[in-house]
Amino acid sequence: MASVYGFIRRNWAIRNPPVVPKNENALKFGVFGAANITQSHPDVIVQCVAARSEKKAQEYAKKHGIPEVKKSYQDILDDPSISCVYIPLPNGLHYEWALRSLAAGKHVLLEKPSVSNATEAKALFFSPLLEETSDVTCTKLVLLEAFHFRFQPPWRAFMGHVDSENVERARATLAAPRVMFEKNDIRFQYALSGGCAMDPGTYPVACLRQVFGATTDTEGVVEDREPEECLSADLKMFPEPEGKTDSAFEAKFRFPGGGIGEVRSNLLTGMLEMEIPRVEVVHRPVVLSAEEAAAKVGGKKGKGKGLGDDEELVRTRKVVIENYLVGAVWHRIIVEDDFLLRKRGGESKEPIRKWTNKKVVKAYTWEEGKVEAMEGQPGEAHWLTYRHQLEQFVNRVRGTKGNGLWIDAKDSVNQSKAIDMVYEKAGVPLRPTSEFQL
Ligand SMILES: NC(=O)C1=CN([C@@H]2O[C@H](COP(=O)(O)OP(=O)(O)OC[C@H]3O[C@@H](n4cnc5c(N)ncnc54)[C@H](OP(=O)(O)O)[C@@H]3O)[C@@H](O)[C@H]2O)C=CC1
Ligand SMILES: O=C1OC[C@@H](O)[C@H](O)[C@H]1O
Repeated sequence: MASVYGFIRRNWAIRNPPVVPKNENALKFGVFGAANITQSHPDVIVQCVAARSEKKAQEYAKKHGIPEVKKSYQDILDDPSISCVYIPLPNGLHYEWALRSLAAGKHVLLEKPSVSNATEAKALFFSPLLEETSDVTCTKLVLLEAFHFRFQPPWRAFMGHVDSENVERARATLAAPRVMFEKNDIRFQYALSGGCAMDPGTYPVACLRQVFGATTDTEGVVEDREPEECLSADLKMFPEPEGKTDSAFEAKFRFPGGGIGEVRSNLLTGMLEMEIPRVEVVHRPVVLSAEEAAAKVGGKKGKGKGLGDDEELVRTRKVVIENYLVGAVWHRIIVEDDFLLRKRGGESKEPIRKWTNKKVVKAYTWEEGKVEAMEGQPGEAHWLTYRHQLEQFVNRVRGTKGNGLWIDAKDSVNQSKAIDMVYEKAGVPLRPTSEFQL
């Protein structure tokens, strides 16, 4: 019952977020196009918007309480009081407008996927413009690919149960409902860098990269376990004239150490076929250390008989997260450990005892999810992924420490490379590279 009450209370607050008083000198954001952005950060004011149609921009500004309407995207960039821009344009325009924005000295929150392909990603994320400083905030320019789901407690709690080095196989999915899109949606257009692998499909690919230990989120990157090869890519294509655009796909990657990751995504899912965004991770059997084993079977310090000198405890873990995309609405993390107590000496030895422990974890807040090193970090149960992401974006822009979660240049370039691998394997052209030059 308590969880039903929690669900209602949280979702009510998500739909009716508290109005937060703004800080003096809050960062002023400009938005390109009539898109949604959360206004719930005390240090963020959405100051202006521009759309191709001024009328549309006026209506949008009125609806969202945005004080100014600019005549064009460029007018936003020409306003020296604007320090940050949010770019939710079609994918094919991200490269140009992100570069223009950085050149105008703005910090950039850039919608996913960052750009059309890895060539653009390298040029953008390693642009010398990122060495420049904002005149308003006096901090180095910030560019973030808006993979919002990675900033929320449920994702981090899930990752806390994943042992990247020992992942044997993983499967990630995201289905987008067909009813969400108009007939000529930007996602269906090759010229705008549309496609399933460029839209909902970017998420499960990003999930797999995280699970297998690709570029880490936290400061002090440890190791990059990026996909080595795309083993298979089955794409379903739109009919002509959009025959180069995928409407659904399934792909399989091999990661360092031989782990296999599979993704499945569909842009045109019927309502009856809809499924919850999900990641499932199966680990290799791992022999636990003496301390870890003692925590399970007792021993000198714990209850129970303990581990004999000639025994070892093997754990095979499966972890699942359901609704990794917007966990604040609802999510579930299932951790299932199969234990095998056996004589030392490996698989050939007879099992002494076998059992399974299963638990369901919730992480609406850092504390509830017991997310390591995050206790006391800002966050409310009703904060959407976007709000968590904005928190860290603002920290970077302000030059304040934050909780360490981030998506850096190398990470975004590698994400683009992984998407390119899918198209290359399928024998489909990569999304077109922009001809824009500053
Ligand atoms: N983080 C998230 O949860 C989500 C992220 N996205 C990402 O945001 C981006 C935009 O997606 P979405 O908001 O659904 O797209 P929409 O088609 O709803 O919006 C695209 C925006 O770009 C402007 N635009 C500028 N040039 C063009 C053009 N040539 N054709 C079409 N539109 C143009 C539009 O017009 P105007 O200037 O007239 O306003 C509009 O505001 C994508 O990169 C997508 O992947 C999308 C949905 C959710
Ligand atoms: O970012 C997104 O999130 C959800 C998807 O269904 C959508 O197509 C995409 O743009």
